[in-house]
Amino acid sequence: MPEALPEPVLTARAMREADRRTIEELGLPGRVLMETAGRGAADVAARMLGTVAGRTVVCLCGRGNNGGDGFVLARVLHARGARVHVVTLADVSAMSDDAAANYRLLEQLAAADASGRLHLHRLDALVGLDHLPPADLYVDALLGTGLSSPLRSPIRELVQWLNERAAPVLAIDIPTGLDSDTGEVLGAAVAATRTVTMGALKVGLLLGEGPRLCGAIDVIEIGIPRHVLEQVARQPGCAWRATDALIRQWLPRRAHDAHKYSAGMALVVAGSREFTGAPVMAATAAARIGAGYVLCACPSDVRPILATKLTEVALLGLPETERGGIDQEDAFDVLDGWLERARALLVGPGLGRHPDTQRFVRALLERTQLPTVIDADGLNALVGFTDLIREHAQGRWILTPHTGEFRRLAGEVDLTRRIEVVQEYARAWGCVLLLKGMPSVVGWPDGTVWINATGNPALATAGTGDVLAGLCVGLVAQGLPPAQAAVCALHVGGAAADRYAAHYGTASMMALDLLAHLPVVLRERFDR
Ligand SMILES: NC(=O)C1=CN([C@@H]2O[C@H](COP(=O)(O)OP(=O)(O)OC[C@H]3O[C@@H](n4cnc5c(N)ncnc54)[C@H](O)[C@@H]3O)[C@@H](O)[C@H]2O)[C@@H](O)CC1
Ligand SMILES: Nc1ncnc2c1ncn2[C@@H]1O[C@H](COP(=O)(O)OP(=O)(O)O)[C@@H](O)[C@H]1O
Ligand SMILES: [K+]
Repeated sequence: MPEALPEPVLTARAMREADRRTIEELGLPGRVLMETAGRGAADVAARMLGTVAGRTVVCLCGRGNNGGDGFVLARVLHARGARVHVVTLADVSAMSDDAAANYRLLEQLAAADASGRLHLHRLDALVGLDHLPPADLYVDALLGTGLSSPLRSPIRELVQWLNERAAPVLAIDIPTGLDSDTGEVLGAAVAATRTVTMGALKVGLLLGEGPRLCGAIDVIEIGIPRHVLEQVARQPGCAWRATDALIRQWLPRRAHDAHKYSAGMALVVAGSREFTGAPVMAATAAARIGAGYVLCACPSDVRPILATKLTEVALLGLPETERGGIDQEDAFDVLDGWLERARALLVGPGLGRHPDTQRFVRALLERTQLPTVIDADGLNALVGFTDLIREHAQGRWILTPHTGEFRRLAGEVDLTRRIEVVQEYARAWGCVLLLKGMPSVVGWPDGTVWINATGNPALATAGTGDVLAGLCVGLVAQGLPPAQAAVCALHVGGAAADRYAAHYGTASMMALDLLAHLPVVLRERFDR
């Protein structure tokens, strides 16, 4: 089976280092990289146009190498018959060497070409924009990874002008004004129909405003070797994105001679008087993703309620203190045998925050060696006890906080640097840290970080976190290491949400709908 490869997601610094090493160590000239980048971008532009001959393209080009990519694209589309208007803000003397060389090529062409299909416009401030003909496609080659501060004039006004055009916009490498490391808008930013990015995905395309501003993304392979990309991807702030092929490779397969125990037993400790839905969603998700035997342990007086809602999931009642929390010692009498037989544990959904219950949760986590998913009120029981994570996680735990739960655990953190933050805490706590959000991000204890590739706003509905926790424990119960289980659960859960949204939109989904769509998604997309 060919080794499926994850996609590197790089910071501007890592990308520049990859460029530099390819040019200086491998000896591939920057000019060749730019030619390849520009030609790749021209192919994307041609696909957007449908036909090229006779169509009008307006290219806005900056003075750096992003502009250089734009000059190459302009030359290629002109060669294929388009009517091309190239707009520059800087004099050629202020351009980078590779950009200037490509600009001079265009000057030669414009002088030699009698067809009148190539026009170079040197823009002073914004005078002259109105003389441009309406275009079938606009190309944003103003700024790329070189953006270093909020947009200055006249680029800022040019971006606003561009956003008022009716025709589609193709952004080169990254929409101008978008910070390629954080996805923040620096002053103003291009709202692109499509973004063609060079060499590898940039972090800023996937975080913050990136998904909204970059439209569909094409990654152009421009000659930077995979091993160089993999090496620079180890720099802080960089991440990976899973592909369907990789997830297909990781997902467990049910053995032909499986029985319900060998297919993996998941023990879910969840539920309380206040929350009788969370355990249902979590336990059902564990069974639906393929665990052979799911057991749900809940406070005794909740058990009759869950029994009416769960059929395939077996139930265990946990004794309670007279104060209403779970009684630690008596609970272990009930649980110990099952903790020996289960292959994975999930603690938290809907457990509530009763002090007795929180003491029980901490004791349980110290007591078991099982790979464990800790979600919701399981996480709340660890607030102020993060030393317990450091001592016991040992790479066997998956923590699945949303932003609020994470802030309660870790204190005030700057989540505009969510990649670095997740990297830092996963490493410090020695656990798999799945920080939910848009997008969700998974940190491994070794510092590897994953950005989720699937999912959509349909997931913004109560209970999807419980389902996600159930998917995690269901995969671990089938033998998948916690690190891969967290990435797979996110990818597959998001894929189910994507299939739902494709059929029914993003407003009507409820958490259990995810599980209704999971079997088809497992079959169609993941060959299970
Ligand atoms: N080495 C190469 O030949 C390659 C370069 N590539 C392209 O080159 C780009 C990076 O090129 P550069 O490093 O030259 O940087 P850019 O072309 O992104 O822009 C840098 C220029 O913009 C100016 N600038 C920065 N912040 C500004 C602001 N807030 N307002 C106005 N002007 C601002 C800077 O003074 C600098 O001169 C990538 O995005 C990519 O498109 C890729 O094609 C890979 C190959
Ligand atoms: N707009 C969105 N786009 C993609 N995923 C989202 C969005 N909003 C929420 N999610 C996902 O939905 C889940 C919500 O989890 P959580 O907040 O714990 O919900 P609950 O606690 O109600 O189950 C997370 O996996 C989160 O990443
Ligand atoms: K750009």
